[in-house]
Amino acid sequence: MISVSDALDNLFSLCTPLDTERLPLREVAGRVLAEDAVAKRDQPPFASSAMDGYGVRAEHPQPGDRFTVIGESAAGHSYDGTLGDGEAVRIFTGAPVPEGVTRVIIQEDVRREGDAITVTETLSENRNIRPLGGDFKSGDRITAPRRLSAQDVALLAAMNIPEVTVHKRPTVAIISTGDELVMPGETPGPSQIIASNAFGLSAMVEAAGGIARMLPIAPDDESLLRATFEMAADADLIVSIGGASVGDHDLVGKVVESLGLDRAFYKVAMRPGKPLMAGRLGTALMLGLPGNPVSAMITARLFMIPAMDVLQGLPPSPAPRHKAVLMAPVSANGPREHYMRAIQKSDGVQPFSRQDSSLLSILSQANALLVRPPHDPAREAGETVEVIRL
Ligand SMILES: Nc1nc2c(c(=O)[nH]1)N[C@H]1C(S)=C(S)[C@@H](COP(=O)(O)OP(=O)(O)OC[C@H]3O[C@@H](n4cnc5c(N)ncnc54)[C@H](O)[C@@H]3O)O[C@H]1N2
Ligand code: MOO
Repeated sequence: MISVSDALDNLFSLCTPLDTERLPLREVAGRVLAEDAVAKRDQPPFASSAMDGYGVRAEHPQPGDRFTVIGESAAGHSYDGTLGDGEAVRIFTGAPVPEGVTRVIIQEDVRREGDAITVTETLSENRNIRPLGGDFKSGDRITAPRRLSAQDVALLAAMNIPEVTVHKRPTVAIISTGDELVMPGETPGPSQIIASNAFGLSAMVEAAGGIARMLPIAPDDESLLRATFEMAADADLIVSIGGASVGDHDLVGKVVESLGLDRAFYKVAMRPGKPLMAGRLGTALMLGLPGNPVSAMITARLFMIPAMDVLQGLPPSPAPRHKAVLMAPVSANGPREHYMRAIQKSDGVQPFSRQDSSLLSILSQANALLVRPPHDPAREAGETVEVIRL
């Protein structure tokens, strides 16, 4: 059995970033930027007012000082003259600050009578002027690779960049295997259950920037399973569920081998998820996930998502871990790395008492995986442990 980190390294070595495409801004949220985006302008493009009030020419205006209002500068409409001593312009938030203005006094701090204003309050140190280029300057960069957030898209738009180069979305073919499976909404026979895993995995794939292609359920029949894998051949990543273990009806390994799988590993020292398999199948990457629902979801979180990130051009990186305080004692761990379903709150992390890998109801309540290294000794409440957020 291979360790989780060696298995991940093997998987990463099989992943090559997908091609790139240029897309308009409206379509790039969640995509991975493939080339640096370069600002085409300064922001703000002029010194601008941070408040509604009066722009004046005076270093330290005091209560009682008077100014004559000679014009107006509004957002989109600048005042083109230059201010002299004792003069003011009516100015609004975002408006260009005219030549000669040294500060903006907020309107709450003055009294206006006709064309005259009088300072009524002791003013703060703040000049209420945003400098030209104070947010970003022409030539500033958003560097690739980077998964673009909503905030990034707003910044790109402000930089006047209407389209960017991003990596293509990986197509992920998802194959459920097993005679016992029917689709949600169908009427299962007496020994049948619902094929839940493909739905959980599709949701994960879409959330991670991929395109999920759910294939028909493959029964426990070699030639039908082979035909299903052949249907998936043009995907970037083929993910099968179930049939990965040692039972008489566990046919995935045999079938992918007959199709020419270049196997990277089979069986990982982790719990759940031991019978995990990975390799190259033609032009596609292949991950054979175990069938137990929690095992499938956790191996997808730990292997499929990082692999999809690399396909999208991000650097190889395992699921991020964080420190947390253990809130209840846990017994010693065995030889496999254990990913315990847990709830993490502000004061610490608490694993569920039931950890069977068939329990989707527990996984659904969990918001974290408590990671127990192989042979980790028993731990007391109050000790520091590592968690992966779900
Ligand atoms: N003698 C041994 N038996 C088992 C071992 C072992 O080492 N020796 N490993 C166990 C572990 S660990 C796991 S995990 C399971 C994984 O087995 P498979 O990958 O072959 O999965 P299946 O047998 O096909 O299914 C297991 C379980 O999951 C249900 N299932 C399968 N697909 C789906 C789906 N798409 N949606 C919902 N549920 C699904 C299936 O009905 C079974 O109940 O093997 C252990 N056995
Ligand atoms: O490792 Mo299996 O994945 O425990 O249920």
